[in-house]
Amino acid sequence: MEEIEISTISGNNPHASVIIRNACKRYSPSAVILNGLNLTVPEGTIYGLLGPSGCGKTTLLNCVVGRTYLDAGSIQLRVKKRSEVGYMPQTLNLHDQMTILENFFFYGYLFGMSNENIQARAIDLMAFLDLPSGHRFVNTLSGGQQRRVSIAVAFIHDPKILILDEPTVGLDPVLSRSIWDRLLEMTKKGKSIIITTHYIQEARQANTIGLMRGGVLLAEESPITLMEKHGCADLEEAFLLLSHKQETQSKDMNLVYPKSSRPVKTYFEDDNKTFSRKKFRGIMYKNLTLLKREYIFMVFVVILPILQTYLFNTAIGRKPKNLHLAVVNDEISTSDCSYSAYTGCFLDENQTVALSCLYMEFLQNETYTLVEYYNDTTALMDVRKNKVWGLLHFTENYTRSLAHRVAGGVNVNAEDITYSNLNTWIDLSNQYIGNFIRYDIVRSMISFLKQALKNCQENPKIGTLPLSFEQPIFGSFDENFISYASTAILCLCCFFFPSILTGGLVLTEKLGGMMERMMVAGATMIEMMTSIVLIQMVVHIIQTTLVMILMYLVFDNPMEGSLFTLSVLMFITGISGMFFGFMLAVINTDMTITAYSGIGTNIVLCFTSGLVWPIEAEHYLLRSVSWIFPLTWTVDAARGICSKSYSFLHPFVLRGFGSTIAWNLIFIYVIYFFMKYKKDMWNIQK
Ligand SMILES: Nc1ncnc2c1ncn2[C@@H]1O[C@H](COP(=O)(O)OP(=O)(O)OP(=O)(O)O)[C@@H](O)[C@H]1O
Repeated sequence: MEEIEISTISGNNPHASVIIRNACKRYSPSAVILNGLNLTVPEGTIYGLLGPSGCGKTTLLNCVVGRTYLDAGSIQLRVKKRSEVGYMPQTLNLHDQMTILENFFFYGYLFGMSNENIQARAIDLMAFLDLPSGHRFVNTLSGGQQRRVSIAVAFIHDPKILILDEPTVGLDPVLSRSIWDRLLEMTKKGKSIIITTHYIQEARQANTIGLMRGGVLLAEESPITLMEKHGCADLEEAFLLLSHKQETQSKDMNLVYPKSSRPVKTYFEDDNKTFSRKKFRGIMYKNLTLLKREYIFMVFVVILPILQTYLFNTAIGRKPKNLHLAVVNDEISTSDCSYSAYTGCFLDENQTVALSCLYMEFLQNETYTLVEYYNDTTALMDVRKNKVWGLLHFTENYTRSLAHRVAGGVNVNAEDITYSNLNTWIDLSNQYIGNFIRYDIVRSMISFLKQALKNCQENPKIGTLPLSFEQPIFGSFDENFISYASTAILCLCCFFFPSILTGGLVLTEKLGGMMERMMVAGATMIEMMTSIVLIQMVVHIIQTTLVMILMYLVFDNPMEGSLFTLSVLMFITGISGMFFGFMLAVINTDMTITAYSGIGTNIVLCFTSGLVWPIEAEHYLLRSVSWIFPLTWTVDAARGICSKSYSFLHPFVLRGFGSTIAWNLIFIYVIYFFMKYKKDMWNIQK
């Protein structure tokens, strides 16, 4: 069988800029993309990588720039630093909410360039690539213009090696021609360029052509040599011929995919440096520029926390108003009750007062509107029709019987017991309103009896249950649901907002491929995380301050302890929210799933943090594990600080701080774990 001589270029070329040997890469056992591929790019040349769609050109380039990893083989670059490589991915991966110039400055900073240098390069590139005004936003440009911006970003730092994945797709022939001319000009200055293209004729201008198919190179020669060697008139014919030869040959080949020991990564010297001030400045510049553009983000930052706290305080925990209650009063017509201060003694047989009026006076306030009915049947019918919430029925001899019941003590007769009873029927289908009505009926009865007995110069305690509630140790008698839930709402705000903001920011950049392009340009995870955490901290402080001002100054919720201790706890809670959002963005590759997991987690936290209902009332199985959830002990500690004035050293508060810090560490560990073991997690296949 005729042997195919693949390359006269490879070998130990001392002037090669890129040398790839035995490159193997697969995405799954059945999806082998590179299968022992060898490639050599001589210095100062253009290398045109050709091959059918899906043959693995992009995968190979991704491995060269370190976007993804080889399973086996080696990649050697003649350059040492990331800033010596310019990379243009197939998808644009640009920040399209930034202007052309802002993108140039951002990448320029990442490559350590000065303002003047970036400015000078920008003017040159904009003229060469025929770009519109540098102040145009990338998302307002045409597809071709965006592609040219992407080329310019790869060129901005005048790198020694350029890796361009289909740069001329969608460009007009005149512009493509000028790009090729520029590339040829660059090779004269010693630059090496790898370019992929589907336009085979265009590739004739390359110094070397690599024909890729089936995970290997079929040939690697200059275009002329390639055609002459195979007796073909054009490159297309040569490619078809070689493909055919490979097909016949591969039947006899029995390639064994090597067992990968550990992933092979292109190594750059600056990969060891986890933090550089210059790159950090670039990342901060980009993040702050994006923030300026994000109006919705500003809504999240300022308006949403205010709105949420305001709505919470105005919608929840207050007493209902204007509840209609039916009254059937057989003792006196309600309209005849004078509702003036009643001073006579009902125990006095000569008094003709109707005590039912006094009771109604106690009950009647802004919560209740009493509606007079003349019989129970009509009133109960209206309860069923939802016109009134319940019925109070006073008997004909209510006052007299009550007087006999109080005066008679244990000797009172059964008839007086029956007639002195206030009968009530309440709609309890709405638990909150039903409970309000029940509580107020009892409270009014106790107050009214006390008043009536006081008027008789009797001890008012005769009319109450034999128990008394002394001054509360913590809290007050008019404590309501808001006081109980305000700390939980504060903790949830502090956790929720940073988590969705961070998750959203990181995932947008991850899915848009910007994260990867930045990493290829040398940005490290530490630099990116530091920048996000710093910005989010400022945002978090603004949000928490606004929420606390509303909660404790405007709405006067209980705040007995140290505001400082509470603020520190909320600050750490916000940081754990940030890391949680970051973790979601690292794990997920889908915006919808991330949104669901973020919102879902927050709903779970709502239920398990004691916001809606006390933890003490949870099912015992849930209760035994609910302390594990991120906010359970935090809310407990915050509640202790706010309503019980617990100091930092109180075990409850220490426990809250401990749990919040532990959750921070857990989230950081999961992020670290994913980034360590899923090396190409930022490489999103579009
Ligand atoms: N992250 C990934 N996970 C799984 N499969 C992938 C991934 N990235 C690429 N592939 C698959 O690997 C194969 C090679 O893809 P690649 O993008 O490298 O081809 P290509 O030669 O650049 O194609 P084109 O010319 O169309 O851009 C394709 O079948 C693609 O679906």
